[in-house]
Amino acid sequence: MRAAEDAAFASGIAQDALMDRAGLAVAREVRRLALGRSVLVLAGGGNNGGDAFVCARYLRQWGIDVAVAALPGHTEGAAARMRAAWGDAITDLTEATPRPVVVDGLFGIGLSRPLAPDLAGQLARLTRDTFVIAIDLPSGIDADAGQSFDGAAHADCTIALGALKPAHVTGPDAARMGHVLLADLGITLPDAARTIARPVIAPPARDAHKYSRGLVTVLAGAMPGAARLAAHAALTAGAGYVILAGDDAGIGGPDALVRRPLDDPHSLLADERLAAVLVGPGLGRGDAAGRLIDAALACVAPLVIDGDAISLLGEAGVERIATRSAPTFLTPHGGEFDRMFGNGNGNKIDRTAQAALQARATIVHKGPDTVIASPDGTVTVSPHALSWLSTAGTGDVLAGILAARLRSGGDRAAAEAVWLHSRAARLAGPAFVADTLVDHLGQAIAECR
Ligand SMILES: NC(=O)C1=CN([C@@H]2O[C@H](COP(=O)(O)OP(=O)(O)OC[C@H]3O[C@@H](n4cnc5c(N)ncnc54)[C@H](OP(=O)(O)O)[C@@H]3O)[C@@H](O)[C@H]2O)[C@H](O)CC1
Ligand SMILES: [K+]
Repeated sequence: MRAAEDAAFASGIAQDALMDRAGLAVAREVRRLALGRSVLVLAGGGNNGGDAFVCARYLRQWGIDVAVAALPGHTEGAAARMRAAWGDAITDLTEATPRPVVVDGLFGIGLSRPLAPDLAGQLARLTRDTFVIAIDLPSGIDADAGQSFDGAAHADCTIALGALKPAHVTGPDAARMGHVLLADLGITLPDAARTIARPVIAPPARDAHKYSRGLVTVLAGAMPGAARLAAHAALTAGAGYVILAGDDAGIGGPDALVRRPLDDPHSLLADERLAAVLVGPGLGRGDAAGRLIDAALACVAPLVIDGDAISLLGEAGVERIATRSAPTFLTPHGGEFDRMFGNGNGNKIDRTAQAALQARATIVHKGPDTVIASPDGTVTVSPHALSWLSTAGTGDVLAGILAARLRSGGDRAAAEAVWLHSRAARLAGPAFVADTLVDHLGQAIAECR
């Protein structure tokens, strides 16, 4: 955002004009959401406060009952000019009284440390039992989602200015934003992470057959139910032919699943028609699991590695994955990700992007804020997974969908899979069994026209 702002200024956009756009965008939303109620605008000393003064000025101009409370201290530049243009009463924050609608313009992306306890207390006093609209971010949040500070504000609605920042979509503070609206400031943004959108999925070609649709082989292990679930999901998500390979995999599941023994995994995976191999769901962590992983890594088909396989491969697996010739996809949850890539610094977006480069693999880093990063540098965030998805088996379903989408989805397969999975959960929810997700995949795909 800083780079985009600098580029905008260099191209001739004046800082006051940009701040006017920001404050006006906020004021419009405040007018809409306030529904005639009186408004208290909180203004900090930086540019977030500058936006707040612009917002207050427009609200006054539109006849809305608005008061401003500011932090003591010196203000300069555009923010000082906006404060002067307000030209009306300004209460000290400590003396302000709450109003039904509070606009939080204390700090945005310039926050550099946690709020002092006194200030956090004042903010809590003024925002308790009121409708809070945050300018850019609720104050006290690290915009880069690198860390989470005590005493940060919350909002019912957050108006992100120019672009979503990492904290809007990832990390624990994403839950403090309320409803996030994005205000376009009309400035050019650099290539950056994107949020997920509904994919377009074409029906199979007229002359499609089971192999052109994609042959997927799922390797079963110690807990064959998980592999069966993944295989069922793969069948439902569009694969043409799904083989469930494993010694005791032959119980239950749809009849369309083809069962094969796993006595010779290398020759099973040598089939040139393979669109994808999936290893990991319910694999277990014994010697047999290690041998299956070896066979899977050695095969020349695109490979999805999930669950136990990620944990078993651990840190040493990164290099092994990076040297594969065919594309590899990893679907770790947070714990599995840390086991393979360590739990280093930085937000989930940066850590996942880094890991994708290291492993030369596409990584679907699961959670309430799933981050998909590809080795070509593309990053997509799926910010609002349904929390009902947090049950055993839902990850197996995702891995199966991904394996099925690889043939027709190509580079988009991971984003398609995450979207379909999340949509199926909404259609199934609340409180579903992972198996039920599979029943809603058809409807989710139908929406992808
Ligand atoms: N750049 C532009 O023209 C536009 C920016 N927009 C808006 O501006 C903010 C970012 O503004 P910025 O001035 O960079 O930062 P903030 O207003 O968020 O805060 C900076 C001031 O706050 C002080 N600070 C930081 N942390 C704390 C803290 N914990 N307690 C008290 N004070 C704090 C900081 O002082 P330092 O001591 O750290 O130097 C600054 O004084 C962005 O979010 C947008 O809202 C517009 O969108 C467009 C124009
Ligand atoms: K704010």
